[in-house]
Amino acid sequence: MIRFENVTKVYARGARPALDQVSVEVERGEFVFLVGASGSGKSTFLELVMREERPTGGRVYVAGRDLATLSTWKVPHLRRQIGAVFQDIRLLPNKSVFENVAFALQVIGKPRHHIMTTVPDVLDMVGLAGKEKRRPHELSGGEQQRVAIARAFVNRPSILLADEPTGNLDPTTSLGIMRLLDRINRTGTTVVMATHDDEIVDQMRKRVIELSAGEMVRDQSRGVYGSAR
Ligand SMILES: Nc1ncnc2c1ncn2[C@@H]1O[C@H](COP(=O)(O)OP(=O)(O)OP(=O)(O)O)[C@@H](O)[C@H]1O
Repeated sequence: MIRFENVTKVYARGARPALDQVSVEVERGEFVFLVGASGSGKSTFLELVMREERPTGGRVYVAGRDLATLSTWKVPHLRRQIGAVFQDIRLLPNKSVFENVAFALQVIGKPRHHIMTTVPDVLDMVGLAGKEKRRPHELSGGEQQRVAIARAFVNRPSILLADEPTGNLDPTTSLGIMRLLDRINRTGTTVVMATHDDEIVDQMRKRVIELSAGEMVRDQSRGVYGSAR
């Protein structure tokens, strides 16, 4: 589903690489934690998958496509297959929960009847049934993140990328969010989650890929957060 072949990313001439010769493959349906210190290259990794950034060297393949040869007009099609969730939740503040999720379908031209049946289903799945009419400020942080996940998943993408989705949440709320991402993963969606949350990584025991100063230093199945353990 995602393949990096000797991928290097250098942002500024002369700067040290944000990613340095990274080769890794993520299979369809996997759940992967991307860990590493601040600045180790995790967000860069995710941006390359979405083709928000392009590599300086090497090749990135996503859903069978070589992103180097993907024409610009096909990038929106690629991004429809990728849901993204961030630490800063980025909801539309003046729209309701329902409208925030519906908007993701409207912008890709889905018909109204599809939206009216799909949005309630996904809100139910993320545990927000009954809260459709609320505005983001009327929700807790965990509930807001559930809206963001619903929005990312409503289009049933093959890949869900999450950049520190539990970064601002307390441990109990974070665990709820993780259970939800796990459920989404079990529907067949490939999940790649960048995180600093050691408790979550240690509890979930999924594949762990560790970056250090842009280099991949560990790839461990049923892994833990810290390499020393
Ligand atoms: N747009 C950019 N322009 C220049 N340098 C950048 C850019 N984005 C990231 N970098 C640099 O690339 C390196 C990797 O950054 P990246 O954001 O990928 O790390 P990260 O592991 O996601 O960090 P964090 O955990 O703090 O989010 C850092 O040295 C960073 O300063």
